Amino acid sequence: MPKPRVIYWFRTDLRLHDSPALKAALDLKPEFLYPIWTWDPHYVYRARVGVNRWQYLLDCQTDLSSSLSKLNPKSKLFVIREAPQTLFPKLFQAWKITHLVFEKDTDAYGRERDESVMKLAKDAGVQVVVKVGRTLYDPDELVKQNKGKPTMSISQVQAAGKKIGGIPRPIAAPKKLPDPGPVELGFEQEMPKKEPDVNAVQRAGEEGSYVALAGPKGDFSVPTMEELGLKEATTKHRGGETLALKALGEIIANEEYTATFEKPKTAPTAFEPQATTLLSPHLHFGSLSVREFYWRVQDVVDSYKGQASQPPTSLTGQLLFRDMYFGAQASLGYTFGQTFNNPTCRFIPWHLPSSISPTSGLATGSYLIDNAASEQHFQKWKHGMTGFPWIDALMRQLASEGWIHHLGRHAVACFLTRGGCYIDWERGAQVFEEWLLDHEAACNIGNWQWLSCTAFFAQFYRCYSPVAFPQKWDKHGDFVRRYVPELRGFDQKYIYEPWKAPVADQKRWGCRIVHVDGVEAEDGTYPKPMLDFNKRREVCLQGMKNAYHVGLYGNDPKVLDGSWRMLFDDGAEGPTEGSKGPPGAMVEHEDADGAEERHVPEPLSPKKAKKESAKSEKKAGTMPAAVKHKREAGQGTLDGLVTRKKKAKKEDEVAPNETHFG
Ligand SMILES: Cc1cc2nc3c(=O)[nH]c(=O)nc-3n(C[C@H](O)[C@H](O)[C@H](O)COP(=O)(O)OP(=O)(O)OC[C@H]3O[C@@H](n4cnc5c(N)ncnc54)[C@H](O)[C@@H]3O)c2cc1C
Repeated sequence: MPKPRVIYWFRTDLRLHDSPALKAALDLKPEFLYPIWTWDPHYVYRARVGVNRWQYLLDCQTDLSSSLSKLNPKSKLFVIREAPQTLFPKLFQAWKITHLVFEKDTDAYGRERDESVMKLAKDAGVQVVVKVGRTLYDPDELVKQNKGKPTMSISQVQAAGKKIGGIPRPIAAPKKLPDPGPVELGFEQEMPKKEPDVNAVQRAGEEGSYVALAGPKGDFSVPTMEELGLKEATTKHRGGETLALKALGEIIANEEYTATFEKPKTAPTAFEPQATTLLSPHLHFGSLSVREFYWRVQDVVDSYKGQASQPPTSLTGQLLFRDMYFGAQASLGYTFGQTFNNPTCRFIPWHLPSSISPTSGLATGSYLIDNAASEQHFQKWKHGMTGFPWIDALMRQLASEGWIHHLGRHAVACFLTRGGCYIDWERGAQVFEEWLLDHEAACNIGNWQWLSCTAFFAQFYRCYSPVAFPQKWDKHGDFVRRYVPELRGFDQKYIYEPWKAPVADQKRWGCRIVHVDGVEAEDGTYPKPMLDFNKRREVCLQGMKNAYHVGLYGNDPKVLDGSWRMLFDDGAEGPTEGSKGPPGAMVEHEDADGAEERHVPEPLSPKKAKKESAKSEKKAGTMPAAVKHKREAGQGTLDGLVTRKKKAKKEDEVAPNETHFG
């Protein structure tokens, strides 16, 4: 019997340690082992990837390639520049492949891609081996053990996990590697479709991903940023398995920190060093195994003499949150990433709603500008020019470094959605998708739903103040001074509210607080706040109460056919927040034929939706829905809402451990 010729396809697992899939490939005792990476146009043109994440990916690939070569000087990471869906049939033939091995990917696109590659392999008589290694539990197994439902809470993950069994211990990295076989390709490269290209903004030069199958030098090497035409990265955070294991080692060496870690007690304002592990980008690229992380921490906890922290606030608890979002995504696929047709996501008539394709029923990536002021708010939020130093510092940290602390993410996400701008969470998730180093579709989408109180979390009356919240952690405002250097000279009394500083002091401290129209301010100035936060908080709160009362979920027929609008606008007093302006994108979707083509999951019955809404309102301590919904004069209009005297509960009253560990 000829020995197997194996392709090991690296994707979400840029490491050698604890890789069940790599072990499975080596267990085949191959004659040849080809470690490859396919340069997939989906990520080059269709998924939003900022320069910092590109750099991080190249770091991981370079480090991995050098580790492979250390085990076998003839081996390395062979980067092949073509879409996997067109490349594999040719590659199977050219290299006489018998087996294809890879780590399981449950992301919506990853699943679709792998299904087509597995079919191509079957047609070519190539055996496929797939192993779980990206999460603590197989997300599909989690769903299965959660009665076939998405995992929406940590306790569901824990219960389903118990049924699955223990989390396996990590596997050691291999000590040697088989040779790769001959690497002649001898076939034509199929060029990908470049349009639409959402990443054009990331490039300064000519995009050179597909100059040749084996790269410009024909040696399958990892591309450089210049070769890809990308602008220079700005982050100080660098990727690769070597750095990941070093960082984990340093964390584990600090026994007290590891064993007593409590997420709500970590400061979002800490930088250099940050207060949490910053291992998320390593987990995203698989340069760190999540089981390695879990067990190294658990071993410290088990041997710790003092009082160790417990999930959900402990370090292992954080990893369970990660699995929870993977379980939610695995069950819903693409629909998880949007409100439209999503049975677990509450429908809120946000501003700037996503456009939906009438044929696929999926968000197109563009959105409807239903309100010019909201678009202005969104741009100012994105570019760190809101006039609220705490929000701006965080958004600038995100843009330049690609990482912000979890509670910082809470603050900016709450501000954009239910606690300030009333803008669709999908807009914020897109910005995070572009800029985060650790962008993980499941975690990003899930956390945005959590923060916007559309799924996972419902206490919408708890809202973050951009002034009081950071003050608790950083009175002097060092974090703001670092990321909003215009305000460096301000007295700490005004650091979170610079517009309140006397003009003479502003001049003395070298920065005037002025009205700024766009997203750029003149030197020596910083914007006035773009909105009255206290008023907007009240507007948002009323909008949320109303939406919760109406109680629609994304898959409600009224959301699908656009008639939701009737429920948010009673005609007599005018529309409520979020339902003004021209018909939203979701209304444009209304199309009977398209609806028939789509698979529409069972919507919640009106009775169940009402019960759910009443339950969350009871929890939230709001008025009974029937009373609340009765419109008092002017209550339905924006102005009416603003002038109502009822005071919103202030965010700074939130006990951190009640809400922040998510
Ligand atoms: C709006 C929003 C968007 C987010 N987007 C992402 C994302 O795209 N990718 C991502 O990995 N995390 C995301 N998170 C979750 C969380 O903020 C980051 O995982 C965390 O801040 C990463 O820093 P760390 O590695 O220091 O975390 P630590 O506190 O040290 O936690 C250890 C690990 O646990 C996991 N983890 C911790 N908190 C969460 C959480 N709430 N959800 C899921 N996993 C968690 C991460 O893998 C993290 O590396 C998001 C949170 C919010 C509020």
